Amino acid sequence: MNRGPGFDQLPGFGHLTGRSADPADPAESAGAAGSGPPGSARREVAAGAVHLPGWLDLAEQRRLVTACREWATGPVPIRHTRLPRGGVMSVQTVCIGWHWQPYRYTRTAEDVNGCRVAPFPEWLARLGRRALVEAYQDPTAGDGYAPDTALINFYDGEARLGMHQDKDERSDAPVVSLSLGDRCVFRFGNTETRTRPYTDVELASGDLFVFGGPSRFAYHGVTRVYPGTGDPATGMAGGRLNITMRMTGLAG
Ligand SMILES: O=C(O)CCC(=O)C(=O)O
Ligand SMILES: [Fe+2]
Repeated sequence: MNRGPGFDQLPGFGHLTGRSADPADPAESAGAAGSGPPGSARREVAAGAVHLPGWLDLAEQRRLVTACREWATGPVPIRHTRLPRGGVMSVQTVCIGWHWQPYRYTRTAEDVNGCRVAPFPEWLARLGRRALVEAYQDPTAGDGYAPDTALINFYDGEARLGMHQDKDERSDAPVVSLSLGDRCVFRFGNTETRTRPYTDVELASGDLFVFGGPSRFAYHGVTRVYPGTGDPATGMAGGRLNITMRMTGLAG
């Protein structure tokens, strides 16, 4: 059925390295986020598109990896999404809150196993609000932000994500993106075309990238992943995870 293996079977992501992490609640973590590693700095890549390197501390990263591993097992398992014209995405994806399949959101995953996806947890919504406050350096930026879906993508060393817009949401609220594991090249473009002008941004484990406002519907993609560049202390021995939280604007 072209369904990808669960994360447990993926090389490098099958086991937590070191001691196992606590139950997932990064929002409750005491660690001070936002400072990033020495030399890193907040960067506004385009109007409304902000990169905060090293935003998540190691404990938060470990907890998110643990949560992603659980979501990958079900009730709807992670899989390579099938495209309407017969192609299969190289990335593997699992969704929470709402299930995305090209090109709509539903509560149940009719293209996988018909089950309802796992709920979107409140701790993740809180993390999303904190992300907006810190990315936009505005204490009110998270007010009213109620993300209700997240797409969790797993990239092996060969996986790529072509230039696309996140436009199946009926809301123009920002997208909050968190990266874990191997580094990648994230290409952030413009709202008009899949091509130039764009900016290539290297995203590393713990990085936050927010795109909202004039950049909310900009084309973006992942052009390459650098295998073996993640820190096994995150709990990932290989591969890259990306979590994008969104507001669908859907009811029900
Ligand atoms: O993996 C990433 O950094 C981007 C993911 C993305 O664009 C998506 O899931 O729509
Ligand atoms: Fe996207």
